[in-house]
Amino acid sequence: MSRPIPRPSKPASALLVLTGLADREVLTRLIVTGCISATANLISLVSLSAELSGWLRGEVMDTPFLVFCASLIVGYMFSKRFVGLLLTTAFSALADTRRRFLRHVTLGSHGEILDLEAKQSFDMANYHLERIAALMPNLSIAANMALVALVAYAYLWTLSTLGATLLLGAAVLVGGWYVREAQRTRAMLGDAKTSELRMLQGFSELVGGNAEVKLGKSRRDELVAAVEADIASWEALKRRHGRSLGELFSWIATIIVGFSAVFVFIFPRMGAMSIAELPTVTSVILFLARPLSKFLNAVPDYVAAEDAANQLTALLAIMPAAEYEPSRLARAPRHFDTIELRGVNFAYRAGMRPEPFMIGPIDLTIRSGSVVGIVGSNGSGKSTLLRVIPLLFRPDDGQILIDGQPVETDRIEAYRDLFCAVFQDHHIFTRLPRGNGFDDDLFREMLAYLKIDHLVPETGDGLLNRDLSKGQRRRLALAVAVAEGRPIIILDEWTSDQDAEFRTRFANEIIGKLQSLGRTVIFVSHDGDLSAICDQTIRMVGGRMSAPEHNQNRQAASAPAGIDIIQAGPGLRADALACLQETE
Ligand SMILES: Nc1ncnc2c1ncn2[C@@H]1O[C@H](COP(=O)(O)OP(=O)(O)OP(=O)(O)O)[C@@H](O)[C@H]1O
Repeated sequence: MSRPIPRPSKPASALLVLTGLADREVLTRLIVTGCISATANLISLVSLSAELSGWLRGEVMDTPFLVFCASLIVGYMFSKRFVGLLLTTAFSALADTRRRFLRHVTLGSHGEILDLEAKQSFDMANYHLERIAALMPNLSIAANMALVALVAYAYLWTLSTLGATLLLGAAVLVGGWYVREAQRTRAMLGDAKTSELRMLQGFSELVGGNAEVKLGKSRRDELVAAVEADIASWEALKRRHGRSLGELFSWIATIIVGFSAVFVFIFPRMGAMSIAELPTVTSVILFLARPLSKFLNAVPDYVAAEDAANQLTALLAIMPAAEYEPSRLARAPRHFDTIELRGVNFAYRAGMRPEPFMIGPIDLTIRSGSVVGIVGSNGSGKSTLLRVIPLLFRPDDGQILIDGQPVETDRIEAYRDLFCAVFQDHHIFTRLPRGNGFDDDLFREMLAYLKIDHLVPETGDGLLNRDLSKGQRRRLALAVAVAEGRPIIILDEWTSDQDAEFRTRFANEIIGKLQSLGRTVIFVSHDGDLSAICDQTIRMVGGRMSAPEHNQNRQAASAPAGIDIIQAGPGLRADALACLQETE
């Protein structure tokens, strides 16, 4: 008989889970530490109020001053430990979430990362995480205060059952009201956040498209009006939220003072409490006021943190799973003669377009040391193919083989390590990839060859995208790619931002230089006839490729097939080298 599958229970609080506080062991330690701190606080209160009532009765009590001092010190130490434990647990768990982002970004599928980037999901996730981190100190103090209030309340119960019952009634009343208000303000905060996000989006359009916005008044007016509307709605909601919170806190303060007055003025007259008991009970109530108000003040913060935790949990759920486990990677082959694409199809996932674009079937053989040119009109799928070849986009059908062996998931990282690329939207990193096998001499040589050596600091580090022109950026990216020493270089419309000199040099010299360094070159171009510089030319039309055009004459001039990668790339990364050598 099959047993029913237990349904996963939804955790009561996303915040507790995200901050690592749902862990039973941590919770137990927190409760024990908190209770010791609260009890020590209570002992100092009891000794203080006993001494006080003794003085009022004209008796000097024999309350040991040492007990008071010792409990005060113990209370201080355990409060500190409680808050410290809560914060260190929460911040470590939040840092682990950041490490999780890192893992998703590095090991998740490239396509999914691009989708998330387009939706700014990583920015949003970091934003929510930062909100939680900012609220944690207040919340941890409030949690400690809640325990102190709880123990003090238990003491009040022993002093005046009527008073404690009345206080409980008042707390339930205020608490209910508070929860209702918190729910209302939560909705308000949600609306304010939506306006805030729209406003941030508007700002980034105004900054990102600043040149266009400055030139076009009507577009600027439209964008500015939209941002202004969001600022106004954010302002109105925040003000309403602030006002209702202010009202609530004033009411709570009034209720606490009014409640103390009932004890002082009414109870002794009713005979519900003796004059002798009055100072003790009043001091407990006054003592309770501080932790209670601290606790209540933190409720909106808790609501905001819980909201951020829910949003962050939802974003974590859509983060891409790891494509492979790095520790289980098999080794790549030492040499490659050919890379083959057999019956490869790839389709983008459904997005805004009614029909997602697809390429394929692609059948293609790339020989080591050869030059492959890809041509075609805009939107024909050239750049998509350039990302499929190194398996950045993984085919839906078909296979990619290296020397006749399919590249399975466990070899994907080593396979990708054969490639470096200058894509159209390439990124200039602020640091050079100096880790393994980066050839500094070749880098400087390439910079001089590409006429940008005077623009790049000796260290090569610290450049940002804006420090160079578009064409110079592409030249720098090419110099870095060559110095990295990987055997295959992918170039996507490298000449599109180049001047006449470099357009000519690309065809006449640069491709030849890369080949003389033993590199296989795969490039996309819109420039006319590539037959003179390519061993094979592929034409893309609406995602399909025409039969490759081979240039036999050129083939004879190119580097021999089956070139040894280790000789081919002067600065081949040491880790790839190690992988490659091991499988020899
Ligand atoms: N991330 C994406 N999600 C969905 N569709 C995409 C994505 N990127 C590109 N496409 C679609 O794929 C098609 C091919 O794009 P691709 O960039 O490969 O064309 P291309 O031949 O390189 O064009 P161009 O010469 O303009 O650079 C386009 O119609 C585009 O809309």
